[in-house]
Amino acid sequence: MSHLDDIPSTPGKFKMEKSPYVHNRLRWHFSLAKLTFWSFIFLGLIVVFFFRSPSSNPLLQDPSRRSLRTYNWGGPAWEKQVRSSARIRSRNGFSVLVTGAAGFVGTHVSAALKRRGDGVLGLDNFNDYYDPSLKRARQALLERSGVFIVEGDINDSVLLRKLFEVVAFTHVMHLAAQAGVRYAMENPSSYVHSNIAGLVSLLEVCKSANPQPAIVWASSSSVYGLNTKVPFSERDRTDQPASLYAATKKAGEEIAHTFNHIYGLSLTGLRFFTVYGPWGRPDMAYFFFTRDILKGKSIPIFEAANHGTVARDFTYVDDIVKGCLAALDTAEKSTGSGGKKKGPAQLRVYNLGNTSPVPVSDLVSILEKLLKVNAKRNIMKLPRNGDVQFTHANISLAQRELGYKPSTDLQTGLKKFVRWYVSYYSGGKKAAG
Ligand SMILES: O=C(O)[C@H]1O[C@H](OP(=O)(O)OP(=O)(O)OC[C@H]2O[C@@H](n3ccc(=O)[nH]c3=O)[C@H](O)[C@@H]2O)[C@H](O)[C@@H](O)[C@H]1O
Repeated sequence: MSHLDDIPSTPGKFKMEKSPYVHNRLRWHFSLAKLTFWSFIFLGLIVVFFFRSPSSNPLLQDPSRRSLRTYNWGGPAWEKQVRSSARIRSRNGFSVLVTGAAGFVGTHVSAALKRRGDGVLGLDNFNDYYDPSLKRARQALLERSGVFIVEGDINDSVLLRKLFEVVAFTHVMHLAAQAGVRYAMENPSSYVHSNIAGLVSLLEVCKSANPQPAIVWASSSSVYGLNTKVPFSERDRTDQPASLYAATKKAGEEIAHTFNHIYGLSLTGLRFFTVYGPWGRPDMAYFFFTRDILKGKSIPIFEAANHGTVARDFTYVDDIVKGCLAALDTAEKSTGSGGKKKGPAQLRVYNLGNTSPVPVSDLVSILEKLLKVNAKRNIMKLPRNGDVQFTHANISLAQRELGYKPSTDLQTGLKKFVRWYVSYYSGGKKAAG
């Protein structure tokens, strides 16, 4: 007989002694209440643990989703700051939204625009791809010159639409991106998130804005990939990317073409060649070589097969800034409005390099002299993780159309970088990890 058979279908039919029944029922109710109470406590603890624990919160677990965390923005005081930062203070000045403003190039470009009287509003998600305290220090620097950085992600279209509601930006300088060639193997989705989804989200908002802004954005020398014809010209093939980073930048160029074609957005892509300088990125070789040489740690120097030289067309950040400003100055207006194309619009791509590649081992020699410390060189085979052997820009197009003329050689530029590095990290800041 199953225990279910014990339960009366019509309870009244049973004649039971009163007191034990009442007593049992009370006890049963009391236990049920206790059980319910403790179940709630237990469930509550699970919920608290889930949201607090970094290892179980999917938002914190997946680094590509770090930037989806919520930010505080909005309100009259915030809007006032946005408006004031974007206010044009010179005749014929621009009102520019700079994405990635707390980044390396973003900080330099924002400061330069502000200096000449343009209105500048920054946007940055302050992710932790590298030491966020360096981004905060750059933010503090910009704040002192009147540039406000909104904290938020380019994938947040509600925020982007709000920014365009508050300010009629004439230009967007789009520098927010997931950078770094080798990190793409560690965290591929962060590249898709920022360099593809983020770009589309931004262009979607730009195309619907009225007036539509002109957009200048950072592509990369890495789009030349396995191309062996040097120097790299904008006419050369870019269909052999060697890293996912390069592939997402190349995809960006195609996406730019689409938005230009369908919506009449004015778009200029700038292929930066290994940009370096003060306030640089700690994930780049010149930066962490400096840190490790000073610490007495050995540095891995890549060489190609058969002791082949690995070289880069290192470009100083001030030269890049001049190229960015020239691209903004020569950008024609977008032709569409409210999501509708009215006529053909400008679509451009330029190399911004230095036109003089330097072997990585020479970069190390320059650093040794500047730091007055011998490096512990660890010569290694160029890993197959996205690095290419050689980059060299042909800049004649940028020279002709933007008046771009780089003027800083590696020796001079590194001297300025080292001076900044030593003063920044001796001012109580720990060397970037
Ligand atoms: O132009 C670009 O579009 C890209 O430039 C930059 O990439 P890269 O040119 O690869 O710079 P970076 O890592 O500083 O390596 C410099 C050199 O040191 C060599 N290198 C590197 C690491 C190492 O441990 N050892 C080494 O020899 C290495 O082989 C290379 O020859 C940006 O990071 C990237 O975001 C993108 O903007």
